[in-house]
Amino acid sequence: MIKVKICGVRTVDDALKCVECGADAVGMLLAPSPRRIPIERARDIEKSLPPFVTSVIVLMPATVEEAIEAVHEIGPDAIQLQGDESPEMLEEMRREIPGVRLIKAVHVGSGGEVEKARMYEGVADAILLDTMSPNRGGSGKTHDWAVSAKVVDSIRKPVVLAGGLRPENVAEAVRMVRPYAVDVASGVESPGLVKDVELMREFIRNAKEALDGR
Ligand SMILES: O=C(O)c1ccccc1NCC(=O)[C@H](O)[C@H](O)COP(=O)(O)O
Repeated sequence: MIKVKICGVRTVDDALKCVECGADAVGMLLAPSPRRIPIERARDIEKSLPPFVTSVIVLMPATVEEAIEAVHEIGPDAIQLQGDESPEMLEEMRREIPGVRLIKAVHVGSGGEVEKARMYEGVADAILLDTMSPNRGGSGKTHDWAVSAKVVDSIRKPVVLAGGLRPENVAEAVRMVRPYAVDVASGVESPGLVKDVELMREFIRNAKEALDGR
């Protein structure tokens, strides 16, 4: 069954709401974003999660050391790399922080997405396809899902679909792209960047039931 990651979680309270609604993974922003939180808060959120819910920190590290430090301070299950990290940086992270899963974001909208995803196929545990935007994420905008579907068909790693997903469009996106997982930030928030229980329940239900009977 498709997995759901809720990203941009800013408080322990919101993290527990995600768990209650059935999220498989919770993402915390340490990269520049209105959803960015301090390291200490990310550690508290990580510690609040029960077994079998994956903690993910989202980074755009300038150096491998920056990523290693964040991992040592927070203890996440996975790192999502949302910037211009090279395959060599990911290789070094694999050596230095073994056991921490690496999710590499590839932005859709600038061309060459299949080639970019292939570049990271050997060093990332999953590829996340997000919409190209000035902030590199959290845009609330969808992209051309035909491109994402092509990436899914072209690589042998799990693909996470992100970018502008909402309760109303997630089922269609899943049916068209057939990703391993979907990821959402703004589409399940009420004003103030607070995660909304009703929107999360609807989003998770629609994502997980999208392929029923197909
Ligand atoms: O969410 C952000 O504010 C953000 C900013 C900069 C880099 C990454 C960011 N989010 C990472 C995610 O995994 C989001 O869920 C993804 O970008 C989709 O966001 P949205 O379009 O709002 O659902």
